[in-house]
Amino acid sequence: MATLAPQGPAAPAGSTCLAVTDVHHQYTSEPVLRGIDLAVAPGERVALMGPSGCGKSTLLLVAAGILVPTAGSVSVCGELISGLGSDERAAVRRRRVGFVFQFGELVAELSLRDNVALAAELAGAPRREALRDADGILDRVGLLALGRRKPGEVSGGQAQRSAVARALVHRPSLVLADEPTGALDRENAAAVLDLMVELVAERDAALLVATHDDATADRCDRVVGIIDGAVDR
Ligand SMILES: Nc1ncnc2c1ncn2[C@@H]1O[C@H](COP(=O)(O)OP(=O)(O)OP(=O)(O)O)[C@@H](O)[C@H]1O
Repeated sequence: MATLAPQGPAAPAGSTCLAVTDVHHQYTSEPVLRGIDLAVAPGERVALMGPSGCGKSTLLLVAAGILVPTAGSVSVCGELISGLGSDERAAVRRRRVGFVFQFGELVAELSLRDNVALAAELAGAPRREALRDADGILDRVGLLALGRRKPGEVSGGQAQRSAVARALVHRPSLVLADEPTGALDRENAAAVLDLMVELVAERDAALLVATHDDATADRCDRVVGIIDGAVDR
């Protein structure tokens, strides 16, 4: 467990950027999430930690509206997404949420620039503005010169920096990250973590990050432990 970030599942006072209330989920007959309550305040950084298979990725997918929980509710920026259909959930997600996956999950056929611009366009920016914003954030993560390359033509660290740029380009209120440095060596992991935390702070986003890495948890305001699909109290 991290040493610097305080522990605790308690919901912070004030408005919430993400509110997960009594969420249950199961893919099969086996319960995976068992009554999760979690609130993340605007601008707050929260680390989700717990053993492999405890449900961290599932909780992030539920928070993003990619999965609909079997029971319970999820609100993002005050919008109750768990009650919406898939198109409406996608619309909220594209506007409000950025997602960093462990293995980047960039679109292989598109250049880094187009990957990043696509996220801005899906959030509503016209093409010209999306490209301008993509160039701006690629410059910020040190990749402007490589913008025309495809994900398969750059290093793992560069691809993950692009994935961070893609998650932040549209200035989301909430960034969800699933072991964003888990596939990188120590040096690249530190660089990606620094960029992600800096960009999240610069853009006043909240961050919910699933991690096994103490260095990541130490950059958060609070750690929420998950054990066997429930918050560790
Ligand atoms: N699509 C799926 N279908 C069936 N079971 C699944 C599916 N996805 C995940 N699970 C199961 O749900 C449980 C929780 O998985 P999840 O990926 O959320 O855990 P995790 O805490 O993120 O693990 P890790 O730290 O290893 O990434 C596991 O038992 C897993 O096998």
